[in-house]
Amino acid sequence: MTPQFETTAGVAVPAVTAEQMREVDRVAVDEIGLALLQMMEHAGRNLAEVAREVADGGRIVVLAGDGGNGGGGICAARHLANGGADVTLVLDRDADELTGAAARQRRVLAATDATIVSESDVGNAGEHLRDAAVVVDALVGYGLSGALRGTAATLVEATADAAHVVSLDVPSGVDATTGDAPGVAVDPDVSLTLALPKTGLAEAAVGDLLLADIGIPRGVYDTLGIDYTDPFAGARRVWLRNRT
Ligand SMILES: NC(=O)C1=CN([C@@H]2O[C@H](COP(=O)(O)OP(=O)(O)OC[C@H]3O[C@@H](n4cnc5c(N)ncnc54)[C@H](O)[C@@H]3O)[C@@H](O)[C@H]2O)[C@@H](O)CC1
Ligand SMILES: [K+]
Repeated sequence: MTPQFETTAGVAVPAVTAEQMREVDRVAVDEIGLALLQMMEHAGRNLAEVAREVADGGRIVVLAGDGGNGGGGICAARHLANGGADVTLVLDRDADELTGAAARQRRVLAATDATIVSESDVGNAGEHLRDAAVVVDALVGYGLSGALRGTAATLVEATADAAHVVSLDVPSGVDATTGDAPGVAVDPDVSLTLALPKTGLAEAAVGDLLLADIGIPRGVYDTLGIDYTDPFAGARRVWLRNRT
C-alpha cells in the first residue's frame, strides 16, 4: 500500500518513488517546457524562507552537492544573503567542479557577500558548522546512489552537533523510495520536500515535513496518471502529516 500524506487541512497528497519523481521532472521539462532552473528557483526561495525563520538572525551554513539538490541549496544561499543573513556555503567538491544548474547558481551567488568554502578548504568540517544557528542540508536529494561517501559523508556526520538542521527534499543519505539509510544520513528538524512527498519520507526520520510548491502544472501529473489535488491553496508551502 503506497503511503499517503495529507495536509493539515486534510487534503490527500500522493507519495511517489524516486523513479516516479524523476519522471515528473522529465515530463515537466521535456514535454511541458518548464525549465529546471525555474523549479529550482522556487525550491531555493522556499528553502531560504524556512531557513531564515529558523535562524532568527543567526548564522546560516548551507551544505551543497553538485546536483539538483545542491543547486537548490546554492539558490537558497543567494536569497538568504540578499536578505542580509550571515551565510556560508560549504561545497562537497571544489567550486570549479560544479556543473549545470548548480554551477550557474554558484556563479550568481558570487555577486553576494556570502562566504563560499570549497571542498579543498573544508579541513575540519565541524569548524564550519560550529556556531551555525541553522545548517541547511542540500547535499543529496532523490539522486542518492548507495551509502554516502567522501566529503558529503564527512559533512553529514558533522551535522550531528548542529543546533538546527533543515533538509532539502530528502535528508541526505536517506533513500527517497524506501526510507533506508545505507550509510550515514542527516537527522533533520525539518525536511522541505518538493512538489510531491517521496514514499521513503513516511519511513525515515525527517523531522517536521513541509511540502513546497515549485510551480509544476497539474498537466504533468495528469500525463503520468498521478491522482493530484492541489494541496497548496495559494500558499508557497504546506505542512504534511502521514495519513493513517
Ligand atoms: N521536480 C523536482 O523534483 C525537482 C527536483 N529538484 C532537486 O533535484 C534533486 C535531484 O537532483 P539530481 O538528480 O541531480 O540528484 P541529487 O542532487 O539528489 O544527487 C546527485 C548528487 O549527489 C551525489 N551523490 C549521489 N549518491 C551519493 C553518495 N552515495 N555519496 C556521495 N554523493 C552522492 C552525486 O555526486 C551528485 O552530486 C531533488 O532531490 C531536488 O532537490 C530541483 O532541482 C527542482 C526540480
Ligand atoms: K538533502
